[in-house]
Amino acid sequence: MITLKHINKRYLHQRVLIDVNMSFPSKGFVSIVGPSGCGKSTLLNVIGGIDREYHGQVCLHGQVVKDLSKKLRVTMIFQSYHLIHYLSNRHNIHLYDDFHPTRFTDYHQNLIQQFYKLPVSKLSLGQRQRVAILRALYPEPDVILCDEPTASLDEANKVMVMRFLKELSQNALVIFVSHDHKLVEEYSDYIYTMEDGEITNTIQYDKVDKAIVKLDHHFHPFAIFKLALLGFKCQKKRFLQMCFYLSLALVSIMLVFTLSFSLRHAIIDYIESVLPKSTISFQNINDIKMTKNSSIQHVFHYVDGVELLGLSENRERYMKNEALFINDETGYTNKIHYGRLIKENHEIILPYNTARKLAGNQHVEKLLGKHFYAYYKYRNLVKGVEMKVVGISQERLSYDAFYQAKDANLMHMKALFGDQLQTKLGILYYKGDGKKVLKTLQKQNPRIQFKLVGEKTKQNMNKTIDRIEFILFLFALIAIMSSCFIIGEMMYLFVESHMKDYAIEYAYGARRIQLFKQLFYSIMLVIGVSSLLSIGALQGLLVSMNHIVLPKLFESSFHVTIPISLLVMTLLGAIILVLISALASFIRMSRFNVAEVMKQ
Ligand SMILES: Nc1ncnc2c1ncn2[C@@H]1O[C@H](COP(=O)(O)OP(=O)(O)OP(=O)(O)O)[C@@H](O)[C@H]1O
Repeated sequence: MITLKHINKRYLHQRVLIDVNMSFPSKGFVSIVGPSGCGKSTLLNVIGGIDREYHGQVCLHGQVVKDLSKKLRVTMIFQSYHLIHYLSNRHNIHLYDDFHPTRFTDYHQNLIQQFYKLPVSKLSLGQRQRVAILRALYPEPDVILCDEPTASLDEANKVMVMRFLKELSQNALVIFVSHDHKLVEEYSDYIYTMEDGEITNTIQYDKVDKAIVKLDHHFHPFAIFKLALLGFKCQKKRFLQMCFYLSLALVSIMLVFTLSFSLRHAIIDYIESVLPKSTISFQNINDIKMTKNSSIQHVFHYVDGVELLGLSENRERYMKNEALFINDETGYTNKIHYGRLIKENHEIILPYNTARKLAGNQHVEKLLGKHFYAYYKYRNLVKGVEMKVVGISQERLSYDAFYQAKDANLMHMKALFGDQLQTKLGILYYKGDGKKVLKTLQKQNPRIQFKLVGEKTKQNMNKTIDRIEFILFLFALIAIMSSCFIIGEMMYLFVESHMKDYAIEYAYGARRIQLFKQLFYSIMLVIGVSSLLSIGALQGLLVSMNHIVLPKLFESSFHVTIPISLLVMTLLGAIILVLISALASFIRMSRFNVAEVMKQ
């Protein structure tokens, strides 16, 4: 038994329901009849739980319930059908399924057999009302609330609907609202009359009621996702516009990051190619013996006052134009491409780029076994020492060099200019983490000064790029913020245009949280499609940049790549920003008045 106790409702100064007291049995055909504007629809909305802004109590078997549809299966049939036009007829009928776990059998499908496949917009008024009635019947409801469902139907359809409802009232409670006294008297078991917001009669029932059935509310994530997807079906243009704006913003921000990331790497690679890799310089003024350390691969000593002038084939004398200038910071290599590793002090290995220059038109391999002269200058003396090329290594340095055996340069210089030569400065090649090796060396040799080569330059470079990146990021942020603003605005309009559909879903058991989920999925759909579009566009842009633009602008092999971590961070950032920009839509959804929206 459903009872209404002292129900009052007002719209501003107008009292629409005035101390309404009434009761309904568990089954049967109960009508509420009264003139237009007396408050019948408002009362039905209060019973159905889609209008909760009232004073008084709705009770079920004596217990106060705020929303009857949480305790019983309640469905509604409206005067203006309220079908969701982008859903198929079948989906409209089965709408209840999207928000509840129980599935029902479609007993009355034959009623819409002829127009089952037609879209809602192509149906006649009578056909629409038939679909709306089937939607209300499908979940085998306990209560069917009918708000003048026959008002816009012709006589034949009217009779068909009324007979149908009458048949249903054998097993369920049909509350039928109308201003048509004749129609109501023909079909109703009980009739309430209403005038200016007041019920003017009382009814006594003597039948036993059935017990409360506990209803199960449940999430169907995929069903709700499908609704979100279908919601865009009728708003393709708006959906594509939103995706386009967001993709544009994403591409611009990712492009900024990708370019600065690639530039940073190109610059650091260049610095590393100019400076010997993994090297620590040291100054050993007091000629102290350095403690042995397994991380040190090779030590190179500079000799005070001695300068390496170059490498020449001329054994007689040094001719500047015949000699290839060689960098003195000779390291060591074991990446042999041709030939073998060094065994003797007078043997050398040439890095590939230096070998290329010395070989001229010949193949670099032809240099193996060839003799060159390394010319050194000390004060005014220039002397050469004979070297034999035994290997060509893989290194492609941006300077010319040769690799010698450990301390071989010192031996050669002392042999050329005498033992009085002193070595204070040098560099050592290490393996492993530079900072750790530096710390250990400083600990082991406190009287020798050590410094990581190129570290300061790299740090300064990183700082400068960080600043440039920050400025670029600010510009890109403006792009993404303005896109988010547009998307927020469009999303709001999208929600606004779907308000009625959300209200219908609510009337068919969707809870607000499920509607929020639906909105969230709609936003995620926009983000998902935009992300795919932007990644595709960015990939295309980068491919054309790497293959067409950059080779023309730069001689070196500078090319841009998308770092995955950056991609993930940008997309996460976009999700957060878009969700923030859609906040207004969520607020709109949290505040919408279902009953009012249904009236529009
Ligand atoms: N959202 C609203 N804001 C202000 N007044 C409203 C609102 N909704 C309804 N009303 C007023 O409340 C009164 C009752 O409206 P209601 O729709 O319940 O009447 P009704 O009996 O169902 O009428 P009808 O048979 O024509 O549908 C009317 O005077 C109407 O103008």
